[in-house]
Amino acid sequence: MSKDKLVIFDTTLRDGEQSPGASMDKEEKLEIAQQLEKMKVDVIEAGFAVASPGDFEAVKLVADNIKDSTICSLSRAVDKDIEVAGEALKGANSGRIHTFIATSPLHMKHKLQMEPEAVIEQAVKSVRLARNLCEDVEFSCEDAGRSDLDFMCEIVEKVIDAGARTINIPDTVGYNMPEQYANTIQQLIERIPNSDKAIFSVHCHNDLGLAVANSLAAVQKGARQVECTINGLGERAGNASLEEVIMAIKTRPDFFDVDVDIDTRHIVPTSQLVSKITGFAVQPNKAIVGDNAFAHESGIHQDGVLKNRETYEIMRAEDVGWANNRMVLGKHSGRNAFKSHLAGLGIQFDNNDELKEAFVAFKKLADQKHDILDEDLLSLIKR
Ligand SMILES: CC(=O)SCCNC(=O)CCNC(=O)[C@H](O)C(C)(C)COP(=O)(O)OP(=O)(O)OC[C@H]1O[C@@H](n2cnc3c(N)ncnc32)[C@H](O)[C@@H]1OP(=O)(O)O
Ligand SMILES: CC(C)C(=O)C(=O)O
Repeated sequence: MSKDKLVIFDTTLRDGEQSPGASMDKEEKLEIAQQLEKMKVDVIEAGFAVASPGDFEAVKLVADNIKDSTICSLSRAVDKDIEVAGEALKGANSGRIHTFIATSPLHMKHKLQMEPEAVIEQAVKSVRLARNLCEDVEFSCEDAGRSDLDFMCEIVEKVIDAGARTINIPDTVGYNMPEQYANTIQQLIERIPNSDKAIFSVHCHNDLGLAVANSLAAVQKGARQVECTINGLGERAGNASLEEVIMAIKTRPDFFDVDVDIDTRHIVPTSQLVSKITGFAVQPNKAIVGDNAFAHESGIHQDGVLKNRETYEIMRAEDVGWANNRMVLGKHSGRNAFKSHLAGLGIQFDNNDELKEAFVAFKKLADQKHDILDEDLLSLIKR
């Protein structure tokens, strides 16, 4: 039986850009969008067109130039925002207006200072206006993670009737636990009478380090779009990381009944491009795209990987765009990796005693020096 498609919605250029210090100009956004298009990302949220003249130009430039992915602009549930988004997206092959309004009691009372009934009215009016400008409209219940379920059922049913075809349920402040969030998605899909007319989407923040876990738990309960960012960039502690979501789905086809169209070989180059443009370094131990994600320094692991990579690797480095996995020699390394590394440098040992002697000298050096370079090894062997 063929699996459902999971829509990958990348918001590096919108929510990712909301990381303090990560602003991008229009050429930088286009360069990243081109890389996302190569990766076959389904939807690229290029910005928030009304935010500034520069962001309007950026959304427009991306919409005019990217032809294989849907291009999206965010807008509040405000006429002007929606009209400006529609204008910026005019040149898109496939454009989407994404409009949102907060639905939690806290946000409605203190931030919007609106009664719940007025929020519903505003949402419906906004979706209708967006549909007049664009076929493809997404609606988000901001702070859904702290919203009342009955209220969300009511507003979502009405915005689907008004023409929204993607319903996004963001855990805006990263407050939810995986089981709880997945249950919300399941309940919405089961209880809303017209839920079959829309794709349910998730958008999770990482304030408690649960953005990817929450997104994946929701996919198990019927979500069919995940909003995510390269390197997990995003407001505060960031969004669900695109590379982690995708590789979880790809690595565990036995667990997930969805598949993605992504060309995973572009993941690492895209991560490096985003890091270079934003100036946000990727931590070495970051899953998939960190420098150490496919590196081994411990002797027992190196020995296992030399015999069969699957002993310590659940994915292939090459499948996500690394040239290869890496063996790093250090104080935890063993004889097998040492010998194999030196063989790669053209050095063979005549007998076991020679190997043993060189290995003892290497361990002494490794106790003193953090990074062992090939030059260190060559001078050690010479001595
Ligand atoms: C969870 C998220 O990531 S939401 C997206 C967050 N991203 C951004 O805010 C980046 C872009 N934002 C901006 O450039 C600006 O905030 C703008 C252009 C949207 C608005 O700027 P301003 O008009 O100066 O308003 P300001 O930002 O000070 O306040 C927001 C106003 O929008 C209202 N508002 C907030 N969200 C919504 C919404 N979804 N729908 C309607 N109104 C909303 C607020 O209640 C507030 O209204 P008030 O001015 O009557 O008090
Ligand atoms: C506007 C929505 C999609 C959002 O970014 C959030 O709630 O975090």
